[in-house]
Parts: sequence; structure tokens; C-alpha cells
Amino acid sequence: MASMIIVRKAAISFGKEKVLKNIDLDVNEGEIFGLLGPSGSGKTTLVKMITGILEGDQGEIFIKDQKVPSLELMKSIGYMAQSDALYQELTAKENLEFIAAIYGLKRQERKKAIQEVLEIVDLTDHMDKVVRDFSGGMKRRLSLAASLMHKPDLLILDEPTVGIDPVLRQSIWSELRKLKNNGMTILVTTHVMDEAEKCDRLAMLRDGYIIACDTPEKLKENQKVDSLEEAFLAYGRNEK
Ligand SMILES: Nc1ncnc2c1ncn2[C@@H]1O[C@H](COP(=O)(O)OP(=O)(O)OP(=O)(O)O)[C@@H](O)[C@H]1O
Repeated sequence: MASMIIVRKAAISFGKEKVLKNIDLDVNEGEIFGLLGPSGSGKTTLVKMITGILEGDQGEIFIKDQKVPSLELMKSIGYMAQSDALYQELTAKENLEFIAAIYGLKRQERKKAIQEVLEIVDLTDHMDKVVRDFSGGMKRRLSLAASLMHKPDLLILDEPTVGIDPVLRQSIWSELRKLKNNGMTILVTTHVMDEAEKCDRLAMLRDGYIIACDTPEKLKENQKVDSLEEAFLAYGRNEK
């Protein structure tokens, strides 16, 4: 299977704190890959290194065989950060028009892309509302829409469903699965176990280490437990 992301011996410290230690990771093309770990385990730091926003102290990262960071690569990556980067005074549609302009989408492409992504996140009826008046969940959905505007090959989502109600969370996951079925590779961070279950494969992150990496089923099977939560705890114990 072809690799989309390769991380080799990546490490980073902030001051004296070693936040990521000796990370090796392979994400295959076309899979939904989850990074599961508690708050502070280093998930955001790792995705920022993968996008090239943060430079590690050690190691190498490749996306589609190109070394990160690369400006060229940014065209194939959609990144939704943990905090929403939206213009509060603009409407949803104006925010997306702005993103489209940055990516150099032509007028007709722009209109179509905006329509498509708004439908995906179920915000078509709210496109003329200013973002300041959006709920937290609506802002998350708009951020997701923004990350899809340029039809990336690799979508990186940092806790995409925080503040989103269970019904909409389900619908976002079914959209993610559709995107995957159309060939997109998706890397998603989460600390929610039922979301982790939906990933094709998972890496469990604890204290800056990957303590296990496999399919959700195999991770449970290997530890002879019924839930990912129990598996996480069991792998954590083995590490000590
Ligand atoms: N710019 C920074 N300067 C100093 N410390 C940082 C910086 N960024 C992250 N850290 C530290 O690195 C550790 C990991 O943070 P990170 O945000 O990657 O965790 P996370 O797993 O994404 O957590 P959460 O689920 O709460 O978002 C934390 O202890 C955090 O305080």
C-alpha cells in the first residue's frame, strides 16, 4: 500500500519539556487514520509538525514522498486547526470566498466549491449569516468546509467534532467516509473513544510516545479487552 505520510524518529521539546519522543508513523493513502490520546499527549504538536507549521528538533517527515515543510505540498493538504481561523465579521460565504481566492480558484470553480462544501457540513441555509453569530458547532463545521475548498488529497483534522452535537457528529463522520471513498486520506486527532472506533487504523499517543498502532479491532484483540479505553490503559501499563 502506498504511503501518504511517513514520520521517522521525530522529536520536539518546548523548553525542557520533551513533548514528542522518537515518533515513527506511517499513514497509508486512502485511509482514515486516528491519533488518539489524552489532553496534552502531543496530538496537536504532531499534526502541526506533519503540516510543516512546526519544525521538530529531530527526525524527518514526508508527505507523498516529498520532505516537509514544502510550500508545494500545502496545495494537497487541507488542515483544520483546533481553534477556528475564521473572520468573525464576514458571513460564512464570504469566509469561503476569501479561502477560495487564496487558493486561486476561478469564479465558476469557486461558486461550485462553496456550494459543495456548505452542503457537506449542512450550512447552506446559514451561508449569509455573519460568523460572529454562529454557535461553536457551526464555526467548527465552517472550518471543516474551509479545509475542503481546494479538494486536498490529505485532510488533517485536529479534534473536528468538539462542540458538535451527536447527530451532526454522525453526519460529519459519514461525510468523512464519503470523502475517503473518493480517495481522500484523512488524519484525525481525537480523545473520544467512539470516534477512534470509526478510524481504519489508530495510533495511541501517551506522554509523547506512540504506545500502540493498529486497527481498532486488533488493538482490543491484542489486549483481550472489549473497549478502546481499556486497550489504551493496558498499553499504557505495558509501557511503564
Ligand atoms: N508552543 C508551545 N510552547 C510550549 N509548550 C507547548 C507548546 N505547544 C504545546 N506545548 C506543550 O506540549 C504538550 C502537548 O500539547 P498538545 O497541544 O500537542 O497536546 P494535545 O494532545 O493536542 O492536547 P489537547 O487534546 O488538549 O489539544 C503540552 O504539555 C503543551 O503544554
